[in-house]
Amino acid sequence: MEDIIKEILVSEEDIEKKVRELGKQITKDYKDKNLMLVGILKGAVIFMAELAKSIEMPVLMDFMAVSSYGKSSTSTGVVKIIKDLDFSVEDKDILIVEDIIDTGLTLAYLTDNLKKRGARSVKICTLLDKPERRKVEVPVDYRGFSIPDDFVVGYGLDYAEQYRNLPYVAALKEEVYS
Ligand SMILES: O=P(O)(O)OC[C@H]1O[C@H](OP(=O)(O)OP(=O)(O)O)[C@H](O)[C@@H]1O
Ligand code: HPA
Repeated sequence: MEDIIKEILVSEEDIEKKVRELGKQITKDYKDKNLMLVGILKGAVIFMAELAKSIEMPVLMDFMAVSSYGKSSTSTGVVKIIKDLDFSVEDKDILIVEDIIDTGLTLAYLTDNLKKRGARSVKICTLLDKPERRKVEVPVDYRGFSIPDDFVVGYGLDYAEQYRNLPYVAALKEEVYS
């Protein structure tokens, strides 16, 4: 595995600590609300599972899948729903859970889409943020870590569907994806 990794950007220990902090904050902020976590497949699965365990109140959990980057490491800007929610968002306080915000195109579309369907509120929680890559502004309500503009894998994030199961976040060597 080491042969493809340039550098570990966020250690397993730092992620675990941050996830617990985020869970505590979300528990406080959503005390009297009707919280529904919406995880964006597939990248958010590991973060969503760990985050949900740190939220000390009842939550609904649902998932969406949207069009992806495929094997390329750059965004096309096209967002299409491939798998929709099972639950209605009406009168729910939605917290979208993402592994990473890059251009912001996915979340700009999803936030707007869920608001139009009648969600009471829509907020965003992302493990990673790459602010240098932003094309559209999106309000990030809960952020784990800001990272530089490196292609990263691990903790849910893939390169060509591999490396999602690494317990840390690492930058890939450029020769792997260029
Ligand atoms: O801010 P953006 O530029 O829109 O990029 C962020 C999106 O890209 C990644 O998903 P990806 O399409 O790689 O799918 P995956 O989660 O199945 O790996 C990530 O999980 C976000 O959904
Ligand atoms: O750096 C990344 N790695 C994996 N998937 C991604 N989707 C957006 N940025 C990334």
